[in-house]
Amino acid sequence: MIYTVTLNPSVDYIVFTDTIKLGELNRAGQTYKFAGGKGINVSRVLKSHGVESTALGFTGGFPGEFIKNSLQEADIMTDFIEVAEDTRINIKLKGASETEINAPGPAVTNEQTEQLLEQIRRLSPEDTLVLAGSIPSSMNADIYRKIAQMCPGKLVVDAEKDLLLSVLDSHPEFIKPNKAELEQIFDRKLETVDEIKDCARELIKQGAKNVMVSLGGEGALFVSESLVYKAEVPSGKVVNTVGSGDSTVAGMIAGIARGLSLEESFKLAVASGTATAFTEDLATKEQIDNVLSDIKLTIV
Ligand SMILES: Nc1ncnc2c1ncn2[C@@H]1O[C@H](COP(=O)(O)OP(=O)(O)O)[C@@H](O)[C@H]1O
Ligand SMILES: O=P(O)(O)OC[C@H]1O[C@](O)(COP(=O)(O)O)[C@@H](O)[C@@H]1O
Repeated sequence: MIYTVTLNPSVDYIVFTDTIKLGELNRAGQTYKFAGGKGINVSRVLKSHGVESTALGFTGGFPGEFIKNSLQEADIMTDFIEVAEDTRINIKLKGASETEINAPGPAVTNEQTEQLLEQIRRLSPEDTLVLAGSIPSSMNADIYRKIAQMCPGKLVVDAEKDLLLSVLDSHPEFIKPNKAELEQIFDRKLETVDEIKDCARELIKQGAKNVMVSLGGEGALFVSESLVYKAEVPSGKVVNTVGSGDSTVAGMIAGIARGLSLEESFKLAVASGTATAFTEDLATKEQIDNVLSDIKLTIV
């Protein structure tokens, strides 16, 4: 079984508006509410690929209920731990550019954390664990390291700087920083493919088995110890990139789960990310299939 862990889920409130003027009344056009948070998005896109997973993490209050109901409607298994405070609501403003405001998240007690660790202890070597997203500010920063060390099966991680670095010695199958996150880790601007590749290889030296670097509209790189694939994406109308990175992670896992080659899995990963960027919500299987043949891979 694939388990996704979202320690800090969110309801994503997507607001489309023509203009945003700070300090003034703005009227929204279309608005959407989606169950979000990185692991939850991975579970949702895995489902579109026909791959089952169970979503774990903490949910609370009415946004927590919304998330549980949304996942139940999508026929996705969940085993969330209830917390007293509300799950966060993250604001995604879609004007001429995309602006995001991600909230810190609810308090999680030591007892609730222990309950989650108990769930991780029950995993088997055949299971895959996807650890993704930020942690609520009340949680100890070593939680990712703890979970990673307990994980008996395959591990996939998508998180920022210190959380990501803390799991490398548990040898994740792959990690997925975006370019900005890689720049933050190495504290420098990365201009060329070679520079990105070198940084990815450094993370491999530190323990990651593979590194997938997503580059937004520039596509993505898949870096292993012995090869580097670069994917180029088609141009299209970008509607909402929220969840694109999570869709990329899900596509890769779905490809591996379906027994596809590394190359085909990476293609599916990038198609999943791109198809999500081109739609309001996360991409459907049909939308992913529509862009798949337009993803161009080269060995660099
Ligand atoms: N403007 C875009 N045009 C086409 N594809 C995009 C665009 N933005 C994102 N994507 C797709 O989504 C993937 C993940 O996007 P990225 O922004 O790098 O990740 P994250 O959401 O983690 O920051 C990219 O590798 C690409 O496939
Ligand atoms: O846990 P974080 O880092 O605050 O990120 C949470 C946000 O990221 C998302 O998972 C989207 O992530 P990506 O755009 O990177 O795929 C949203 O659903 C959510 O609001």
